[in-house]
Amino acid sequence: MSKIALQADKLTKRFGKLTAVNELSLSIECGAIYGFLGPNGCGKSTAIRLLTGLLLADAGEVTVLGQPLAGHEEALKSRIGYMTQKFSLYENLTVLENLRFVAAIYNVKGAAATQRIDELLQLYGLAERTQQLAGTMSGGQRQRLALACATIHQPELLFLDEPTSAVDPENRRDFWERLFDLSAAGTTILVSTHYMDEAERCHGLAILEHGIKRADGAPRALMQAMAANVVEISGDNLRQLKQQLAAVPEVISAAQVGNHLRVLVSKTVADAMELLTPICRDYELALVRPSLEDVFVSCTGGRHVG
Ligand SMILES: Nc1ncnc2c1ncn2[C@@H]1O[C@H](COP(=O)(O)OP(=O)(O)OP(=O)(O)O)[C@@H](O)[C@H]1O
Repeated sequence: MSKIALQADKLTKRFGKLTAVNELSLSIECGAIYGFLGPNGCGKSTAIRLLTGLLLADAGEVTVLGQPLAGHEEALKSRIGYMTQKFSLYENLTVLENLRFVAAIYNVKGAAATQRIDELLQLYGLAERTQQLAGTMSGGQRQRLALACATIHQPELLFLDEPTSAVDPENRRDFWERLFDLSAAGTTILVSTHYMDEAERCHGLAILEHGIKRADGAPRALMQAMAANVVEISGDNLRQLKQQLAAVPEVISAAQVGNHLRVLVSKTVADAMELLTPICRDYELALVRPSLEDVFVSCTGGRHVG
């Protein structure tokens, strides 16, 4: 049986009247890349901060690398890496100074520090930029430096909070290749994102909404188990048809994608095509395979897209 790197049981955090994380439970296998997918404000960053021990939970328990997090935060710090949303680089320090500073924080010293820094400079394509100020680097370069800093002490468990929101698609792709390298070497990764294509790359993922976990599983399994059928409708006057469909109680969502409408029909309806055909007489209908975005829309009740 695979070992579990991170486990949470009914983790809850309130800020005044707001419950930012609501009874979140999860279990992540060693070496897996696990995603938090959800819109802004759904509690991804708060959950990550709770799981790293940076924020104290109001209720619930976390087990990190086989140890309870409570009371072991300091000991676990050396086994965890955390890359924050804003990358937390020192803009007025050079690439090398940033790496040396973080090495010192994690107690990586002397020849071991020099060797590790050299290795990371090569690995993340920063060897030519050691004297450049972090504040003057491009988004992709900053991201790579932030990843180098977060992994300087070779953590077993790595938390990445929306690491690709400030970079272009090519850098995102490249970054994910690096994450798979780390995963192949045994690092467990928890990464938050609001991009569907990124979430789809994860081995497992949780869909969060208002601090509540709405779904959890491998992306493919989530697509297969979805509680809705997906129908694509093409023809003229799609905006008007969309209004009509919005009034049908079994229609969870209808959103335009290019020149067709993508319609999610609850599986409480035995035959989605039979339901829609009389409403869409002059249109072409096709039952299609669900995407992760459909899963997201279906388990958040269509409240975030459409
Ligand atoms: N220290 C705090 N005090 C009060 N409210 C907070 C605090 N931290 C977070 N929140 C609130 O908790 C909710 C969840 O925030 P969080 O930053 O975890 O969401 P997120 O999913 O990471 O969003 P984003 O993608 O925008 O970073 C938000 O409504 C936020 O305003």
